[in-house]
Amino acid sequence: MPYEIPAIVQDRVSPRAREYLKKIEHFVETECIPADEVYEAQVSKDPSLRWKSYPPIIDELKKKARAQGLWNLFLSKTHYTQGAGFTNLEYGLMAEILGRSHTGSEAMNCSAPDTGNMEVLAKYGNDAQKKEWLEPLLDGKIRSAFLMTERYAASSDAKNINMKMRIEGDTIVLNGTKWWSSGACDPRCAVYITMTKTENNISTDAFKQQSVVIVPANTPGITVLRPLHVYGYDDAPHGHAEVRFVNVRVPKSNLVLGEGRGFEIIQGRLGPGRIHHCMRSIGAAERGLDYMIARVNDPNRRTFGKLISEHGTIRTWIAESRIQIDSCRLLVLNAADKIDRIDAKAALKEIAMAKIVVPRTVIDVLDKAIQAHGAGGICQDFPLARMWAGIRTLRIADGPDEVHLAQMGRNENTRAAEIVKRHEAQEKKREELFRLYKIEGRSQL
Ligand SMILES: Cc1cc2nc3c(=O)[nH]c(=O)nc-3n(C[C@H](O)[C@H](O)[C@H](O)COP(=O)(O)OP(=O)(O)OC[C@H]3O[C@@H](n4cnc5c(N)ncnc54)[C@H](O)[C@@H]3O)c2cc1C
Repeated sequence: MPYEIPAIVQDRVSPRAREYLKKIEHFVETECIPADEVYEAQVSKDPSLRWKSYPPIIDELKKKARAQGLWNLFLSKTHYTQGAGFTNLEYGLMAEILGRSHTGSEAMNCSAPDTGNMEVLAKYGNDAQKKEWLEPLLDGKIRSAFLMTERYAASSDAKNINMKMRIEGDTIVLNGTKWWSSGACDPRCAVYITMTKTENNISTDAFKQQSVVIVPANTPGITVLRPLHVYGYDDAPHGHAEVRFVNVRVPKSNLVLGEGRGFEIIQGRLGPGRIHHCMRSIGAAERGLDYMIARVNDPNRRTFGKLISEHGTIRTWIAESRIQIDSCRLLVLNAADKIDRIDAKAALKEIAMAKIVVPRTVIDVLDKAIQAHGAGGICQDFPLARMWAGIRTLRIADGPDEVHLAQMGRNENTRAAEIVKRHEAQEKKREELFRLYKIEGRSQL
């Protein structure tokens, strides 16, 4: 069934984006999904090569995708000039289709963390930084990592980030340990966008003590200590690295935007990226639902005299999954639309809602799909367990749910004074109406 654009955003999707959606869907369904298992099989099993090579099929996919113009679709035309010319909303629809496949995003140079890093460089980098790092990233020649989280700091509060940055003349010296640096194990990863804490000129403003520095991955003093596992998956060749910096020296010109501007940059970085994660997750949920429907209708797997799909509980799971997926999609597209119409800062609430609701909901859809497969759903014969593991991490990655909920709760709570005032005015009016119509007694609001 071809991808159906939700009715409420029909008039916000250009004819060109519609054309691309068709092309992307065709490419993902006919090239990427069949290549997913080949990719897995081509990841080297030899421990000495596992992090030194990458599956050759990805280069073939990239070549084919690029030849069809399916490249750098993510940089929205509302805020950038370097992308393929789509809005965040249009790319959101595309990201959903990419999310059906493990290789889809990378094939079209749209995978995290490169997308967020390219946004940082495009938005905040100077001309020299763009030339040196943005151009090869846009070209898909190198990959990158984003190094913020630290092993020894509770990093959901970014004020705790503690990698020491000392400026000595024209040089920046960095010391500290990062972890969960996604992509830093990949042999193609050439650059780290690194969040640091300044040692000179410390501002009294806690939000002006951090800086973002561009660090070439091959700088002396850097050691990739180990890949971390996600529920047992090492996600090779991409990986999530623990990285140690000992007296790492880079030119001062590698500072992005300026000393103490780190918060500004990371806040600008995370908005659209969260939308991309959400939409890819929805694509994974759709794939999970497809798997569930196919499995429960398998005529060879009847139980108690019926197809599994003929049991009422299973029909309910299918219906619930459809409702969950479709409602999540609307939430994310609403956030994407607000980013397009204003910017990511204005859409903070909508982005946070999507970031909280979508992974939880998609986990639930995938869990039902796994359950409907019986023991098969848990094992490597289906992509469901792996998808579940990946999406479960989104409740922590880019900031845990609790932090977003705390912020949303705090903002929502600021409405208290206005609500009380409005209620008092309504009560006053109600009392007047009671007197006018001579109604006895009064009900409490
Ligand atoms: C698969 C994966 C990929 C990742 N990729 C990257 C990457 O590429 N680059 C990078 O820099 N980081 C990355 N991360 C790290 C991620 O961003 C951090 O793990 C996250 O920000 C939380 O930081 P922390 O682990 O230090 O948790 P902590 O800060 O120690 O928090 C622990 C827990 O405390 C609770 N908590 C915290 N604050 C509050 C609050 N206000 N109210 C209630 N409870 C609270 C939450 O339950 C939270 O999970 C990745 C993580 C995963 C799992």
